[in-house]
Amino acid sequence: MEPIIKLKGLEKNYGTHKAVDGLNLDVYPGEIFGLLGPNGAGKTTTILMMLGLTEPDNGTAMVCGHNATRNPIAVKQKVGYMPDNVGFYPQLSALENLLYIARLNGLEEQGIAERALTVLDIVGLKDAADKRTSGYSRGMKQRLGLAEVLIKNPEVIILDEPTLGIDPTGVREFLELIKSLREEQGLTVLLSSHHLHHVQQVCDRVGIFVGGKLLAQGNQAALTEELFGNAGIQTVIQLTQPPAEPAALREKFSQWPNINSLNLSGDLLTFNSSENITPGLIRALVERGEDILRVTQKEYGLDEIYQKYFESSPNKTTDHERSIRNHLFGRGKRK
Ligand SMILES: Nc1ncnc2c1ncn2[C@@H]1O[C@H](COP(=O)(O)OP(=O)(O)OP(=O)(O)O)[C@@H](O)[C@H]1O
Repeated sequence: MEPIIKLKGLEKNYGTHKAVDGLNLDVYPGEIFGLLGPNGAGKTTTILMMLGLTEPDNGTAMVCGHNATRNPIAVKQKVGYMPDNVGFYPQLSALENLLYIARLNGLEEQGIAERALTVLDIVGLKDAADKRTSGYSRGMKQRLGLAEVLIKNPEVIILDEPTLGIDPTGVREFLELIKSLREEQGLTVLLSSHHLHHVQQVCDRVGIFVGGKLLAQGNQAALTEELFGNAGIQTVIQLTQPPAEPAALREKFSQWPNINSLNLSGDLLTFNSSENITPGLIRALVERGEDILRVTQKEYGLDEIYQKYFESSPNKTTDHERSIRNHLFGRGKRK
């Protein structure tokens, strides 16, 4: 299957700052793809290049078979874009706002009101169609933003931070709506977010975008594998006392092929491994005469990495990749 969005070597510089740095990405028809990354990662810049609203310094963005830079109008006809700051005329009702946008998009007058009501129904705003948008909640505004995107019957919708500022129930409902649009209308959806949980709920595949680069992409399982590689499991063993011969212990375990890193600190032994080696570790330690006080095992997930590296230090994007690799792959196992 041919990708409906194909980004190849896409690059955008603002002065000396590389906002997007050699991005390659394929999104396939009917897919929900999540561009996940902290603030400033380059998500919006990438989206603007896909829409032909910003020109890349290098590379190409092909969307629905058109080069977005050379033929932005053709792309605009097939792609609906919801920016992160949707705005409406507050004194107009939702229906009036929607009709205004429909006309701006060149929709034919005949049947336009019916189409607007259908779309408002799809996004769950039919009952509030005549209400002024000044009284709309943030969640309702997002739905209306989606209605504005849908009214022109796009093939692809691109949503920039669509869940920003919505309460948890609103987020869940909004994401369900996106999912049903894909299922019922076969839409391709690309959404950007810095909330892993939101993206995880709905996306078939996710690209983790940091410092203008795509760190990894794939479904949840593939991503965890790619990001954590062979270091997915951590086993911490506490002995009743520090080992009698720590050097010999280190020597022994450094020969185990699936141990990626080992840290000995007093009575605490920490192993990062590719597989679940906890039972074998316990056996080996007991055979060496060590007394085990406590064993804990932790399996890293995508959640873990995101919390730790993206959400806690959103401004240190350039250090993220290094941090992840150093932390997770210890002795440079990462390709
Ligand atoms: N017009 C501009 N001029 C100069 N720098 C810019 C411009 N637009 C974006 N940048 C910078 O490029 C980098 C990427 O910004 P971008 O908005 O694409 O990131 P983002 O991942 O969408 O984050 P956010 O969610 O905060 O918008 C940031 O460092 C930003 O400050």
